[in-house]
Amino acid sequence: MASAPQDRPASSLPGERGLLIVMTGASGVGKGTLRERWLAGQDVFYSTSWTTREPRPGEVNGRDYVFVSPAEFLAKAQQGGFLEHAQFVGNHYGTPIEPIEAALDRGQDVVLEIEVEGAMQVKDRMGERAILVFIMPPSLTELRRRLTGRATETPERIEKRLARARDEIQEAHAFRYVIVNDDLDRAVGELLAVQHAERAAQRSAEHWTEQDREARALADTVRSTALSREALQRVVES
Ligand SMILES: Nc1ncnc2c1ncn2[C@@H]1O[C@H](COP(=O)(O)OP(=O)(O)OP(=O)(O)O)[C@@H](O)[C@H]1O
Ligand SMILES: Nc1nc2c(ncn2[C@@H]2O[C@H](COP(=O)(O)O)[C@@H](O)[C@H]2O)c(=O)[nH]1
Repeated sequence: MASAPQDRPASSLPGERGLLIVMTGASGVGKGTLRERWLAGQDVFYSTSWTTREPRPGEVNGRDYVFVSPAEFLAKAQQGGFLEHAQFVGNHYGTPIEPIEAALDRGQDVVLEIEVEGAMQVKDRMGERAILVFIMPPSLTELRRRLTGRATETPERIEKRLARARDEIQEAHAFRYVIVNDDLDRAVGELLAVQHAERAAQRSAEHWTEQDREARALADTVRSTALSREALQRVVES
């Protein structure tokens, strides 16, 4: 019996390069929450970013971020040490390039979780090699509720993040896939399908299994081309 596309994708075959999957979207939309569930049990390289922001209570240097001074960050940027980097509400964030190239070379899938400006830089730099997934909130009201509920930012910073979110959401069509994070389980299933379908796309379709075809069909439902301008506008105005 064919298994569901939500099954964990098989890892790459010998000689294959890993997939570079970039998850982007507004702060507070649930990228981190989705990523933990999506990647649980998978041998995937999650890129730990550098940032100049202060650690939050409970965050661990080297696990959640590499926390650095502005001078350290800018020095690495000048040396070309980032795949991408951007400023976000007063702080710098960047993706170190070396560990990513190494992981892709050994055939491991790589996942980045970054804001939209940085994701655009990855798209420009890596072209079709980068699989870009935009995570959409069900509404701005719900995004505000999530940011407030997380209680990691001051009210002033929440407003700044929401203002940025309005602009970021307008860019959704620039990315290959758009997944709405209303129901967590469904959204995780769609992420798994995208990963599975993109891996299958490295092989000729004549070698696809039933499971590959099911994953492709589900991934096609979340192509950004399937998102209407009206639906996107409804989110921005809600
Ligand atoms: N589908 C969902 N339904 C309800 N709440 C959710 C959902 N997904 C995430 N959340 C909640 O929203 C809040 C923000 O989620 P999370 O920290 O994962 O967002 P993020 O996009 O990673 O944020 P940032 O970009 O700032 O790191 C958390 O409190 C999380 O529990
Ligand atoms: N362009 C990049 N954006 C990044 C990176 N690492 C995280 N982020 C994004 O920044 C905002 C704010 O993060 P927070 O931890 O302060 O809430 C959020 O959208 C992150 O996804 C990165 O390396 N580059």
